[in-house]
Amino acid sequence: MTDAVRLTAVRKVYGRRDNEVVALDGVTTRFGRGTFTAIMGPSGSGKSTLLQCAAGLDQPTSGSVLLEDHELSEMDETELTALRRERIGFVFQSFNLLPVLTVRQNVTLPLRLAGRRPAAGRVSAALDQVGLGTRGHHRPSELSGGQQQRVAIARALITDPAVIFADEPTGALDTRTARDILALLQRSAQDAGQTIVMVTHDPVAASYADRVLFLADGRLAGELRAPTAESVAERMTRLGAFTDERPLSRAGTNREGQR
Ligand SMILES: Nc1ncnc2c1ncn2[C@@H]1O[C@H](COP(=O)(O)OP(=O)(O)OP(=O)(O)O)[C@@H](O)[C@H]1O
Repeated sequence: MTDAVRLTAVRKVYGRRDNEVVALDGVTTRFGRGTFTAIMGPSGSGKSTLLQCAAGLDQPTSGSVLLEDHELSEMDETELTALRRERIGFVFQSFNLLPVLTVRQNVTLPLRLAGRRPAAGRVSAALDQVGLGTRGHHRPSELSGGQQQRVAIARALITDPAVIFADEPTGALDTRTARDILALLQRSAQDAGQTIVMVTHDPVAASYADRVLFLADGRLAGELRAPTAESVAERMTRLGAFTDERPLSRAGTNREGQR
């Protein structure tokens, strides 16, 4: 299997001397094309930093990030901006849609920013793919949270990116809507061959992925293939992640929601 993204010995140190924080401490991993990976770990374990470095939003202190055949450390900011626009899709917890634009305009924005015109039918196909074929002329404020996240996913898919990075994509959604969004991401990987990397705190969300990578103190702390919510929650408990009440209660209330 070819890789969409490959990280080799990625190290990220924030701050200097006395207040150095080692956020990533030599992470080596790969994300194969068409795979759906969840990244989990206790708070502060380096999940966001890993996502930022893999997406070219932050520079590792050392190590290599290869996105398709682009070595990110060798690219300048202009090249990185173009690469992010063309080859990477982003989905955030807070949707990040532009309120003054219609659904269709939001979805085509990455192409327009890249100076490309959407091919005929491409936008409608992307909206159909996320189940919003009839809502193209609405504004985001006229849609539910789950529908807004579907627009964000259509926007991420529109450039046919090498990889979609999703940061807590279901964090602002109720359990049922969250499941629909996760199933949509899962189908995008399984049926359409889209590569997806998702940071989450939620074992149920992680159970939709093909593989879960665990981080602890900036290092890989194992992985699970064909995860279930129970196996993920058990691994997270062993990593000492569920010592504050929020993830524990979410894992507990969602437990019946696993596949
Ligand atoms: N800009 C920064 N400056 C200094 N330290 C930082 C910065 N960003 C992150 N860190 C530190 O790096 C470590 C890893 O942070 P990161 O946000 O990647 O963790 P995380 O696993 O995503 O956490 P959470 O689950 O709480 O969002 C933490 O100790 C954090 O305080």
